[in-house]
Amino acid sequence: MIEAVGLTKRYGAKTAVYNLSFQVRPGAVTGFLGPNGSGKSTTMRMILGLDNPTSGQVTIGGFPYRKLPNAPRQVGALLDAKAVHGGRHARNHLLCLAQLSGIPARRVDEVLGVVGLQDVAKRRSKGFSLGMGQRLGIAAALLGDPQVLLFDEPVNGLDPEGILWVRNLMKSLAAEGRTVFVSSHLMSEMALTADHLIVIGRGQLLSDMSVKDFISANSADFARVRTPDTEPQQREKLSAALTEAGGQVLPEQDGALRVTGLPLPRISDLAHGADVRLWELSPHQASLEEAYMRMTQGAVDYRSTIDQRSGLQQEMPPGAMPPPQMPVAGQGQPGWYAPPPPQQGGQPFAMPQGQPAGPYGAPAAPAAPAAPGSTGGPNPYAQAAQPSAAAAQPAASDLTKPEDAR
Ligand SMILES: Nc1ncnc2c1ncn2[C@@H]1O[C@H](COP(=O)(O)OP(=O)(O)OP(=O)(O)O)[C@@H](O)[C@H]1O
Repeated sequence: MIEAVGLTKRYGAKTAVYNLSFQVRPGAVTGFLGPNGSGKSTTMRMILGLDNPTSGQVTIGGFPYRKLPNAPRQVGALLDAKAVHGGRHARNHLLCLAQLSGIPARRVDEVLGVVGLQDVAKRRSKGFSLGMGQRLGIAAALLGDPQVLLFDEPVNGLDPEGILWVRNLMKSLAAEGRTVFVSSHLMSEMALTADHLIVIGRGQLLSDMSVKDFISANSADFARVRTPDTEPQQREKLSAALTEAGGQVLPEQDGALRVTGLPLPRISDLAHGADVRLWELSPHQASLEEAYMRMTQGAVDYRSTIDQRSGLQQEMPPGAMPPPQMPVAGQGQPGWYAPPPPQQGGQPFAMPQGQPAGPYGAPAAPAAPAAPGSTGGPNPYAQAAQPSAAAAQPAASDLTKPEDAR
């Protein structure tokens, strides 16, 4: 297990990580998420003893990395796939690492096979594509057959087949009881790979919970209900019955109703009781990407001046009443981000593209919980969020380039 307690790192005036406390448990893939510059790599470097905390501590199996007996056999990491002597053959690179850690040479050939680089083992790594470099970095992490693995952006540069391979590798390592801690900006991939999430923003803990709970806590689940298009009075009747029963009802652009605050079986019973036929009754749960954007939007350092997240806030249709701000059990949090109503003939739940901001102001990002016994000094982030820098950054989901097989 990895355990951080009150971890803080300052570089001069810059606080990269502040009072971070979390545990990464064995037997699960734990995703490590946060916007650019939020302190993920700094945290990983401190876990691996490559940087000293300014205050607080982080241990692996109860020991700081540098005090771990035979650390390379216990902990494997991919931090920067480019940190390789490019003039060396891939196999020689791994062989050097193995010799330094007392790992037998046959293990080098094993891991080359595991990552699929056996055919290019005698090629110099400076000729490797981004994806091949990532595979070599993963091979190095696996070399000591460690119980604890850290991967910083392991799918960066991998093609879809490579991404699938990494996903299955992470899951199987965790299924073997290992501790797997992995950072990524690819939310769709994290949703498929991780069991648990640790989310940071501006160096502080924003969330530490299962993927399922994270999505549920940071998005509004809702039901779509559709009555026969030919009978508008049925829609009105149902809308009245649902509202009377405590639901919040919004019209969708395609004529359906978006209902929050009532579970699906109750909606079905109310429709039956009102003698209204249904053409559709479907649940919608937000994606991890939607929930993540919702949670971190107050903790982003770098944002394009043309930010599509201005469209993430749901726009209320004319005349519709805003839902009350009380969370409803099992229904997410009303008023939090939910996808916009579908466009006519379009993908019902596609992400919005550059829509105008809705009439509701986006709620501020949840305050980071203050860790008891904090030793990190005054909170440098107590001020309101800085205005976004105008620097355009690549979209989070665009960070993977296709692997070029050279
Ligand atoms: N050696 C250093 N000296 C000064 N500042 C640093 C140093 N290393 C990191 N920082 C700063 O600390 C902050 C956190 O950086 P870090 O690389 O840990 O973020 P990250 O979450 O890994 O970002 P990304 O997702 O872009 O990789 C950034 O503002 C960064 O500029």
